[in-house]
Amino acid sequence: MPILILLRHGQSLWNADNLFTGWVDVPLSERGRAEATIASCKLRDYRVDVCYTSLLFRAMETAVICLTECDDICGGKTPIFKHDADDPDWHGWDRYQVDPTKELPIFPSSKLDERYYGDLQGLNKAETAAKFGQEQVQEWRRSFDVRPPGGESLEDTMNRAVPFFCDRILPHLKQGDNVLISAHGNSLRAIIMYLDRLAPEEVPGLELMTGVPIVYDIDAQGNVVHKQVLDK
Ligand SMILES: O=C(O)[C@@H](CO)OP(=O)(O)O
Repeated sequence: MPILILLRHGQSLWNADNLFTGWVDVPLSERGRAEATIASCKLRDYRVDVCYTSLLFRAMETAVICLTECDDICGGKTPIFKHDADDPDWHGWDRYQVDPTKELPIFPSSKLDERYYGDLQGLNKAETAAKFGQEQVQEWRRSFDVRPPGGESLEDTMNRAVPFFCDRILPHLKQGDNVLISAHGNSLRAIIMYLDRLAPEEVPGLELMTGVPIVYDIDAQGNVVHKQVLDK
């Protein structure tokens, strides 16, 4: 049965500084790279056939570390970025003679980017809570349909991430391929809402740790059969 691995990127430099990040393209911290390496070790008994990432570097960096630190995950294939996941008829500059048995495609897409945090990007989360109140900031961060000032709600994020998941990623699983998605707290939260059939009121309690893989078994109809969080 095919598996789907969801991996929130490792700690970024702005996670470490407790800053709202959103679409700001901040790289991993040293700890974040270590978390991605640990994720790679935890996944050594799995095989990945295709990988999707957001367009943000912290997710791509996490994917590369995860796929290359423990070579077994790729089953001897070379991970290669395919730079236009949104265009199914990609005829780009990186065309070459493809032997599909030798390569593991990585498709980056902005549809998997973190939620856009608008005016909050770059602000310290604790200072913002002190200024606007803990409750208001928690509502901006964890409610389903409330937008932070100038930014996206989780619902907005879901409206781009879940159709992409259904149109582009689910077909791989239905044809038996194992898939890794390296993305973000909120884009993955949206996909988990869809997979776990969570109601909006169940979402505030859903927290994803950086660098911790979540492994789903998916049946031929695309339904979840089993879910395991590799947090040990
Ligand atoms: O700052 C962000 O982009 C996200 C993830 O780090 O924060 P939050 O946990 O508030 O969704």
